[in-house]
Amino acid sequence: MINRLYDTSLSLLTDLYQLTMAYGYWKSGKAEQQAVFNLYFRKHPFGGGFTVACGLSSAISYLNEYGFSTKDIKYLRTLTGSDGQPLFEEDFLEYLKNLSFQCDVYAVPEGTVVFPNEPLLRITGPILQCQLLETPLLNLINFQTLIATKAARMRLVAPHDALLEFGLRRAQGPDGGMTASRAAYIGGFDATSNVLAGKLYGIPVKGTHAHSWVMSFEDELTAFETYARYLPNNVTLLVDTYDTIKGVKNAIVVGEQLRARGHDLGGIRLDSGDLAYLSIEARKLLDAAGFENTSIVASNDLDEYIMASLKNQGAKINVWGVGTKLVTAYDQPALGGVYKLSAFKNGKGEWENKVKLSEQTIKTSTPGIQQVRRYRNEKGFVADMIFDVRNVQEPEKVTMIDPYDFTRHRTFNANHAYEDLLQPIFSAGKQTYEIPPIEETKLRVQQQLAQLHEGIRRFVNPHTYPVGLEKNLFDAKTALILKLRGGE
Ligand SMILES: Nc1ncnc2c1ncn2[C@@H]1O[C@H](COP(=O)(O)OP(=O)(O)OP(=O)(O)O)[C@@H](O)[C@H]1O
Ligand SMILES: O=P(O)(O)OC[C@H]1O[C@H](OP(=O)(O)OP(=O)(O)O)[C@H](O)[C@@H]1O
Ligand SMILES: O=C(O)c1cccnc1
Ligand SMILES: [Mg+2]
Repeated sequence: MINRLYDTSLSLLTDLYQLTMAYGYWKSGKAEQQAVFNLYFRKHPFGGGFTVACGLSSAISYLNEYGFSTKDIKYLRTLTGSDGQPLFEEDFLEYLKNLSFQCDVYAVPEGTVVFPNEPLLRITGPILQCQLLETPLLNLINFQTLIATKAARMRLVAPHDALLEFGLRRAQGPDGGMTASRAAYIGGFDATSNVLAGKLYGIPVKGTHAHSWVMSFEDELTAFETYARYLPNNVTLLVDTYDTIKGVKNAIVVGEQLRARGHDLGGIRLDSGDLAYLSIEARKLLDAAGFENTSIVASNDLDEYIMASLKNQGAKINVWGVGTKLVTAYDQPALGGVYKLSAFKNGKGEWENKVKLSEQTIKTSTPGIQQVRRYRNEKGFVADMIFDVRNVQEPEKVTMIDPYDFTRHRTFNANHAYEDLLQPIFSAGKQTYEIPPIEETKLRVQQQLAQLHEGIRRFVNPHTYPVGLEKNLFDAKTALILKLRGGE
């Protein structure tokens, strides 16, 4: 998408420090030493109990096009250090010019519910390549995951209603708008007002009309009649420009005219005032006039909390138009996803585990080549276990340790059903994964949410879904921390 907006390759869509480190790796002969990085987050957004993974399709497109163009190299040649001399040697620029993506990538499919500290994506390959990809992979996955999660929360509040995404005008620029429309659809919205998203992603497009339409006529009734005359099969009338109750009555007059001509009044839209009270009054008027099937659309700075409150108040809204607070993730505008080195092959060709220490033990990264095993029973998901693919206990008896409290264990045996979440996406730089159709991904979100205990889905103080470290991985991590702290 943004390729076309800026008419450039996107390999420079990274932080400068990735390139200076890449240069350093190359100079020190380490550029092609194999590394493993994991992309994960530490805390659910919005104080919630779950997160919906999204953005992998964009990451796949990005990686498929990875490579430095002649123009990219030309630009890099102009960068200088504090002495005014070029930052990068010509031979390095030549190396970049010839670079082709060679990594293995594993990732959790889009639409999967995920939890703190679990890798959403794991990349293995030459450290120089993995390093350069830190910034774009986080950029692509953090935002879409955030918006898909926000949308899923709104869907939970209104499981049987229509949800329309109206955010483009308030989105964080064109790409923010486009990716938010896609992620909102995956997260549970039914349609978008964003026509380009409709065209590019195959998302249904829907809409009503604005106040300006009404204001451009002498009176509201004429505005409604004119709209209904020209678009008789797309009539949702915005009734709050002057007086909402009078607006509903005018809409009913137009509804009757539409019926006389073999059409119907699709809906009315409320965009200000007390949406509970007004929707209840509008419903009464519409029903009394025989318009039981006419929808009541509400919009105006909605979010999942206002939607839940309106539901509690008995509001008669069956279509929700949500913009600003969805596409900007208003109450938490960023997901804090990170990308950390977890293993590095030494000169002898042996993997060495790596961790980043932290004052807070929970922030200390997890080493190894990680995979996530999700256990389930007939009621749904039970727990997730992060393990190292090279060293996992036999399924007959697997012990998982709570990283927040190592005295808490859980044991699984061969009777426990499970699936491993990280799927192969790229092998030696070649895509091996087929991106599912967007409808399948959207459905997956709802299927996944249905597997979560109700307490995990609630907004206020949700239950924490159990995520642990497999015992061998826990022991390896502990031993490495002790060694690095000099406690061995
Ligand atoms: N019954 C209700 N319960 C809780 N929140 C509501 C209810 N009705 C509307 N809201 C929300 O309250 C906020 C009202 O915003 P605001 O104070 O700007 O009023 P307004 O109706 O938009 O005013 P204006 O007529 O100036 O457009 C919106 O976020 C709206 O979604
Ligand atoms: O409120 P949001 O969730 O962002 O949904 C989109 C809003 O955009 C439109 O009006 P706009 O906000 O442009 O003008 P208005 O508030 O004056 O109606 C529309 O009428 C909605 O209110
Ligand atoms: O179609 C609508 O009603 C609409 C579209 C964008 C923003 N607000 C409303
Ligand atoms: Mg507004």
